[in-house]
Amino acid sequence: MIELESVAMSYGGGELLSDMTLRLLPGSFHFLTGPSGAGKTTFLKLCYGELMPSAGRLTLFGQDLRDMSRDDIAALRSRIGVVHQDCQFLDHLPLIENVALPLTVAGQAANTTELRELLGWVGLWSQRGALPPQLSGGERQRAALARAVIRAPEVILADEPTGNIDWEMSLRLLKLLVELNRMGKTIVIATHDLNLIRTTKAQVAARVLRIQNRRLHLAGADL
Ligand SMILES: Nc1ncnc2c1ncn2[C@@H]1O[C@H](COP(=O)(O)OP(=O)(O)OP(=O)(O)O)[C@@H](O)[C@H]1O
Repeated sequence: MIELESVAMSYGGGELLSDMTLRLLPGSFHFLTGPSGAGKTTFLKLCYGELMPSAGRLTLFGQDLRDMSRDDIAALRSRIGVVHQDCQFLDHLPLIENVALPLTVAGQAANTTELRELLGWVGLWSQRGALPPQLSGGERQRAALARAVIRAPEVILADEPTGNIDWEMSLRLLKLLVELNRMGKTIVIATHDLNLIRTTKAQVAARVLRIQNRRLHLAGADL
């Protein structure tokens, strides 16, 4: 699905990430860890075509990123759902419209039954009319997850989805991600939270990627 061959990334200075080789297989579950500033967000941005590698080959669903047009990359947005670190909602729109936004932007109509099911799944149907600033951190994260999956992507990339929420809410969010994985979705979660990783590993065959000293390491196995 997502394949990196000797990929490097630089923002203009020296290389932030070097020589990364990895295949993210369908249905896999990975955590991405590493010190603050190591490049986790940058790695995720590469994986959804937001950034172009400065060296190496990055293949998304069998297509080399270098050969993809803007339209091809836009089409990726339906196959890769992203939960951003800061959620990025439009504060003047109610939650339900924020969640449906990826469909609206793509010119597709939201199916009311599906929206109801989706918001029910994340436990936010009763808050569908609330504006984002009225939501708690955990509610915002669940809304962000609902928005990321509304176009039924095959891959979900989540950047510190439990960063600002308490343990109980983190577990609730994690349960949703585990459910998505059991439905066959490929999941990558950037996190600092080792307890979260330990808890998840008891539930699914999650593997841990670590970025350290510019390199990507797969804990406990060869890349
Ligand atoms: N657009 C950019 N231009 C230049 N430098 C950038 C840009 N985006 C990120 N960086 C730098 O790249 C480095 C890695 O940033 P990144 O956000 O990928 O790290 P991270 O591992 O996700 O960090 P954290 O855990 O703190 O969120 C940082 O030093 C950051 O300042």
